[in-house]
Amino acid sequence: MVSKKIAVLPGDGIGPEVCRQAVKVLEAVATRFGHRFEMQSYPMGACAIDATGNPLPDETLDACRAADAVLLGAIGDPKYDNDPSAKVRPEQGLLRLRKELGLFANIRPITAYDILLPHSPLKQDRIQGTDMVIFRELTGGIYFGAKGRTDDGEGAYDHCVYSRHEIRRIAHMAFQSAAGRRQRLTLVDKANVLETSRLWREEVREMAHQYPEVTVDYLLVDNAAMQMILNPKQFDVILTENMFGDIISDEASVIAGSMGLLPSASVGAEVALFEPIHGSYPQAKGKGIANPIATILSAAMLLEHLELNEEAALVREAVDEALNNGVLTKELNTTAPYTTEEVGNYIAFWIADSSEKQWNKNNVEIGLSTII
Ligand SMILES: NC(=O)c1ccc[n+]([C@@H]2O[C@H](COP(=O)([O-])OP(=O)(O)OC[C@H]3O[C@@H](n4cnc5c(N)ncnc54)[C@H](O)[C@@H]3O)[C@@H](O)[C@H]2O)c1
Ligand SMILES: CC(C)[C@H](C(=O)O)[C@@H](O)C(=O)O
Ligand SMILES: [Mg+2]
Repeated sequence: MVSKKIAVLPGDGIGPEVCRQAVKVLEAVATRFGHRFEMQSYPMGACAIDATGNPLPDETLDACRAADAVLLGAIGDPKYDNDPSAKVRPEQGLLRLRKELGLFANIRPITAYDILLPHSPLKQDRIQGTDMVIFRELTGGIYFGAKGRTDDGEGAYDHCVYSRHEIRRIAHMAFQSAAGRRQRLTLVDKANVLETSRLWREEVREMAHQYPEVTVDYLLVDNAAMQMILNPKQFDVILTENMFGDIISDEASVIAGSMGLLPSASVGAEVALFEPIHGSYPQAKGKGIANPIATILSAAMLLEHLELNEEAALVREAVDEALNNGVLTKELNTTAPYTTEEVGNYIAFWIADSSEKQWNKNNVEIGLSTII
């Protein structure tokens, strides 16, 4: 029996809906294994601006610092997306949180599930067997460099800066991950143009001597974007800077079949944070069509981080069960779609009592009454 404190930041748009399902799944895990997960929600993003004027209130940051792990839904609102002049923005809350917690490595695994191959617009033989992980640097680069407008108001700038230290700490993680996988590391950069990319190459090339079992490739990001679609199976571990990682991971979701499937872990010096790679998908808010699996798999990564490996494996098994039985939201099941809540209920139900396979849409309320 373990007792853990998990700070939950549901955020905006579909964030609260998908987060609710992941919390339910964690409750099912706690019930099944006799653990105690103390889960409390805090505002971050547009909802926090509405409530306090601040996208990351002190109370939220303090609660994250005091927690064993953080679970995040998504933030962002069209009100701000459509107003480039807004000075206070939901995304500032997320960026500041990453910086304050020292979350310098964002780990994004991408898997092509056999059962979902027909749902990808890409040819099945190209994507079958894809299994890669992107290590995206998360607290440096162009996201965090000096930004502003020129004095004459006619221009704007975003500086991209990286230090050797910032590169080395995430590169070590990526090398270690590659060593334990298929021993292949690809550095994605733009070294033909950017000085920061040349520093990345210099450091990674030097570090490669410490990991002789790992084969290192260097790929320019424009080519990488094409290779991702052309032959994704060639990738094992991808290491890249903040903005390139943001872009190629959304692209990679096409291989899996939906943005609603891709989880992530943000790790670093302090407490770790777990979040789907997708955003607040405002068009879907309240419609029950958002896929909660990316957030549920983020909860599985959270359990692994807490060294609750058996528990995480059961969550993954339950997700596989949902995939194999077509218990999926409408972007993946167009004929008889399930709602966000039904997918969450199915997975939680399976975890709470996987010997009981009698779940169906009608009995779920009864079956789950003990855990939701
Ligand atoms: N980490 C985060 O909180 C995060 C990440 C990305 C974007 N955002 C914010 O989200 C807002 C919307 O951005 P966007 O529309 O560019 O990206 P988005 O990820 O919210 O949605 C892009 C598309 O992906 C698909 N999608 C996303 N989540 C899905 C899910 N759970 N199930 C099924 N399909 C899903 C939909 O087709 C959607 O149109 C913006 O304000 C942006 O800043 C936040
Ligand atoms: C919302 C935005 C700041 C964020 C990012 O660019 O890092 C998002 O796209 C992500 O992938 O988590
Ligand atoms: Mg993104």
